[in-house]
Amino acid sequence: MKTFGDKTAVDGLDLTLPRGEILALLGPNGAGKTTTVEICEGFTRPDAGEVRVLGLDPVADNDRLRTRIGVMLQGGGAYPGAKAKEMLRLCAAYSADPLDPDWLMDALGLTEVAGTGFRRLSGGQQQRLSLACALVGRPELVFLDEPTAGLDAHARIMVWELISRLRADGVSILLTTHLLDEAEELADQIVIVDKGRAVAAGTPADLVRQDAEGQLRFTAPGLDSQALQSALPTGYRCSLSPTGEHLITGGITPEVVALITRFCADRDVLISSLNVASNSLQDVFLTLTGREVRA
Ligand SMILES: Nc1ncnc2c1ncn2[C@@H]1O[C@H](COP(=O)(O)OP(=O)(O)OP(=O)(O)O)[C@@H](O)[C@H]1O
Repeated sequence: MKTFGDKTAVDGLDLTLPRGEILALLGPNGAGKTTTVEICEGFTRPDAGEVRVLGLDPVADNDRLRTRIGVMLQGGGAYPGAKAKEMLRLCAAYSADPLDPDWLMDALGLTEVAGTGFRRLSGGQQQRLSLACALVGRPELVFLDEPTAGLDAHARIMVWELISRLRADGVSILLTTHLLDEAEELADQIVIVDKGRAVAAGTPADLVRQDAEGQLRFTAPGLDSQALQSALPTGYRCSLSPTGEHLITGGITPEVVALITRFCADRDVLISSLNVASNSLQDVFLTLTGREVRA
């Protein structure tokens, strides 16, 4: 738990990150994600509760922890005046077995700006260099607070590939993001946080299934929508869109799909298109955290 004045930023959040996995914290602005990450990094002291990171207390054992974790620092960290590659080499010098800085610069598309000073890099380049610095020491656990915020699509894919590769190498990663596709693409486990609490947790597939009221859309010219509604089991709704598409909502099972195609076949109506869509992670997220924009 962590409060700032009368504001409770983190309120009884229980997180477990198994070794070698990626845990993504998703949540609206002000949900408490950064505060949580800073508590795990040892930058912020919790008011109550117990935190163990790699078996260590992030505050009391900070010196021991620091050599084993990777943290993305803002503003160039300790070397804001250094050139890009020099800065990465300085960070690598802290590790007994660092990654090859040239390889890392290349993997993050930074080779061309190797000789440019940190302050002269673009925002996206600075962001990628901070990521490189967090990773170069081959940490066991990496904290990435919105690692792709502000990056263009190409750079984002590079970062995703690098994160996937780290995971394959056994690195554990705690990630915060606002990008639902990023969480869906990368995370083994997602925790949706709102007002400092976990409101849902699970694999991306679990979260989408938890709220699994599916939809089936199909086009069948001439079909009587009301007659179909009466043929469907209770709990299903059938409606006809202005474009002539039939929309069925409810738990879309293979039996329901078969019932609908049978219903059409019995009336000699040919279905010209049929599509089953499950809820997206975005639907689940917005349902759980509300649709209004937070301050
Ligand atoms: N140092 C601080 N002093 C006062 N209030 C703070 C401080 N740090 C965070 N807060 C408050 O705690 C709450 C949680 O903030 P936090 O930065 O952890 O949210 P977040 O989920 O990371 O948000 P965002 O997605 O906008 O980055 C917010 O209401 C914020 O205003």
